[in-house]
Amino acid sequence: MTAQTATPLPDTRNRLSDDGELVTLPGVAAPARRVRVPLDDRAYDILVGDGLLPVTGRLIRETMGVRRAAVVTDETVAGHHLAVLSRALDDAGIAHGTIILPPGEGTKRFGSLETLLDGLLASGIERGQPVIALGGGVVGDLAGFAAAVLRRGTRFVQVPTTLLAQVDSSVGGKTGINTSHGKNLVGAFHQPGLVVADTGLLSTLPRRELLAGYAEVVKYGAIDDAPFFDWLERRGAEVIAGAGSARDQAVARSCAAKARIVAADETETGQRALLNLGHTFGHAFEAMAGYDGRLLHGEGVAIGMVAAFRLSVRRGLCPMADLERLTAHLAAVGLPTRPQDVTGVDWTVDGLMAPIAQDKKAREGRVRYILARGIGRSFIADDVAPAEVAALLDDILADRPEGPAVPAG
Ligand SMILES: NC(=O)c1ccc[n+]([C@@H]2O[C@H](COP(=O)([O-])OP(=O)(O)OC[C@H]3O[C@@H](n4cnc5c(N)ncnc54)[C@H](O)[C@@H]3O)[C@@H](O)[C@H]2O)c1
Ligand SMILES: O=C(O)C(=O)C[C@@H](O)[C@H](O)[C@H](O)COP(=O)(O)O
Ligand SMILES: [Zn+2]
Repeated sequence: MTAQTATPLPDTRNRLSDDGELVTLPGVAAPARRVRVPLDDRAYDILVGDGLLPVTGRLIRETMGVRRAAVVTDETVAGHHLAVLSRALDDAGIAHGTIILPPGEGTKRFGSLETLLDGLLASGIERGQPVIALGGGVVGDLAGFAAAVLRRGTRFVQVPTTLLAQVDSSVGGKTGINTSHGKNLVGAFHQPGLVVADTGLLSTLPRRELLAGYAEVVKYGAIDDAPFFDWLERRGAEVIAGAGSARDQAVARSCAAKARIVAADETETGQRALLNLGHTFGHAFEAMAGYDGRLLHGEGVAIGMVAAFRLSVRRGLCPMADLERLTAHLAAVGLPTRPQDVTGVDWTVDGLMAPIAQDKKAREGRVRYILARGIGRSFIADDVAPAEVAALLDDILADRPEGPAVPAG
């Protein structure tokens, strides 16, 4: 890997500045972007660019010095991209077996974990030989958790194949599975040793999945990066279409944002909770919808961010204009913004309050929420009462528009 010597492009209105260091990789036509996650002895690189999969074996070999690995993927991804990864590993002299799981959120459960761990143990993979997760967030979260507990901790590599996984789930080391009590309630922090995000792989991703990933991109703007949100309002259509360099820039910018927050608070004792904007509500919507494809994670996050901003507005914290701007942008690209946009689920306030009560951010029985003083001005609130949330959800489910704000206190 060598640093590119070409003069960097000047910063313009349409170019993001914090979008990774440009690097030239042998065998890859266009320069890639490199984002470092600085975590002491667990530090690693995220490589973002078109055409990285064919050289992923060499990247793993150079970074980790291994000759053996186990690939975990799902049936859909295997059909599109496994052969290229397999050849890349062969070319790099990395012997490997492959475990292929069914696709979809339903796979992130205890039964699949057991099957996967059995398969990995049967393969004889050692602690120092990486589990390679080739897929979206489901494969990444499940394989990462399996690696975390296999032989009390086995190395692992993320090769994310969805927009969501490239901008979010492959970075930061949150791994885990869902249970009947809610999302990601069993898991571990376990950092990958390398993330290789080949943005060319997104050409086979269905549009609905792309949009779901885009919701997490918007999240970074809404948390603490108003200029990025502005840029997405102008260039979001290009990010989704994969036109020009906008998508690679958005992926690298998102990874840089996440890397910065994770480096400051790896295990979510404080500020990392900001990455949960929209998730306390979103996870509840997902749990109630039943993880069966009616509501994708990113769609739940889009609806959840609107709910969090709406709660902020009614507390007198956030201008109505910012709620409207967030809602308008999500809707403009085709994301749902209300639970009613999801068909076939009988939403109830009680049905949503139960998974909310299980939220991992709770302290001393009180659930914490990520609220906002505006776009790019999110913060952690400890003083939200369950009755306030239930009233909000009641209004949302009844489609009652937001009225004048009542300041909290
Ligand atoms: N660990 C984290 O920090 C983190 C962050 C965000 C989300 N998540 C988790 O990620 C999961 C959602 O991930 P996701 O949205 O990637 O869903 P996913 O993994 O289910 O992938 C979406 C679908 O797209 C298919 N697919 C994947 N790549 C493809 C490609 N290149 N071409 C064609 N089809 C492809 C998959 O087979 C699947 O059917 C949720 O469980 C969520 O909780 C975790
Ligand atoms: O990495 C984080 O931290 C996040 O919160 C990122 C989220 O997008 C992601 O969905 C994560 O899995 C949610 O974490 P959880 O702790 O609420 O389960
Ligand atoms: Zn998420």
